[in-house]
Amino acid sequence: MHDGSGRIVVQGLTKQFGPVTAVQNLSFTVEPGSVTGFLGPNGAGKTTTLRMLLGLVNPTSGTATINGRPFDKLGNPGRVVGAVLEAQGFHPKRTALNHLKVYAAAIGVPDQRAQEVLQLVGLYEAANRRAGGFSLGMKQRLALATALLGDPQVLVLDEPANGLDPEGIAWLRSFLQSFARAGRTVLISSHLLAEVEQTVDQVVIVSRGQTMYYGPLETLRRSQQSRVLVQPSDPATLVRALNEAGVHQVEQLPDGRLAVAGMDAKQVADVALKASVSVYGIQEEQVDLERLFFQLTSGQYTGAPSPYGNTGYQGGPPTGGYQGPPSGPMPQQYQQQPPQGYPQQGYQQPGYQQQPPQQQQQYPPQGYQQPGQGGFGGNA
Ligand SMILES: Nc1ncnc2c1ncn2[C@@H]1O[C@H](COP(=O)(O)OP(=O)(O)OP(=O)(O)O)[C@@H](O)[C@H]1O
Repeated sequence: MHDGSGRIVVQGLTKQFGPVTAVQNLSFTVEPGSVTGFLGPNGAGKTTTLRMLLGLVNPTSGTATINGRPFDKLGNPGRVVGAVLEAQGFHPKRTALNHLKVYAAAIGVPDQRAQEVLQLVGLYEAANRRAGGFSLGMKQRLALATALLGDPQVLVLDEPANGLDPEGIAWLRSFLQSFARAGRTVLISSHLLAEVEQTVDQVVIVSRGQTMYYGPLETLRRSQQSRVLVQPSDPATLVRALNEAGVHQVEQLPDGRLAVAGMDAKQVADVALKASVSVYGIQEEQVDLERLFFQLTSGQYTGAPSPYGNTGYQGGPPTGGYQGPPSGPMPQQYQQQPPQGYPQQGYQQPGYQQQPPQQQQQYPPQGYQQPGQGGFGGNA
């Protein structure tokens, strides 16, 4: 079942629902051994793309393949790709274990595998509880367990962090990264970059069905020109002095600071000193990915006006296909807080126990059978 590469290739994918273009000429590749985040705001076309990848919706044009084949040509697809599109649809009166046994039978794996996957997702203690009483986070874990039944090479998860508390998100991150490190492929969608930033190696950012950026997160981060944020006693005089020194990319921020591109902090301080302007604070700007994500996907968010004021970002959305990240300075006003550490007792559902840390860090865990080790039989 793992004879394929595990690579996901989306090429020129388009889906038209009547007048609505849900996905427009989307192309990207997800390599095995990595976690790829598929990011975009609500309505950007993520779910439609995943549904096309999983053979649930026919593309208007273009192709989506796994192991070089469309989903419906995978033979026993449940053994190649595990997918979660929504963590619902469990029979409320069926226990977690029984639910998994039903699905195990459907794809031809032994009952014993149901217990293994419950262990894998940290739901073992809840095996005999009815799914109807599960929290959203527990349902997410049960859905993931279902996806893992066939010991798949590829995992495709739509908004898997939805409903998970910070501890659950940390657990999911650890799990997916170890899954990928075992040479498997992970594609996860989210409408929140912050939710997956610590998890993913590369991102595909979509807006209105089009690719806005596709590549490593680190490249996106590095693409941003760094700026110096300075708090001067006399901004107008400092702006003039900077202009005279040949620096014209200076932006006045709403908080009174100046954001200066093209000089380092020491050079800006020297110019201020020569112009007899006092400096009350000076620092290099940190690149704020979340802010960049909002800008890349702007136009789809229709909520309240931005509290961040004018950002100075001038790179409009690229048109069609991969255009690389936009250039342009970013302000430092929005500080994203990544989840702090890995609290081990955070999840307090009755009868529900977190796996011990060492099990969270390894995929597969001890006793877990690799394909070809007498597991569940072969697959085309
Ligand atoms: N079956 C359908 N019929 C008509 N329009 C649809 C259908 N499915 C999706 N759409 C439209 O296609 C666009 C993309 O929707 P999609 O659900 O793929 O976005 P998404 O990025 O997954 O959003 P969300 O994060 O809210 O789930 C939306 O405008 C949506 O209304």
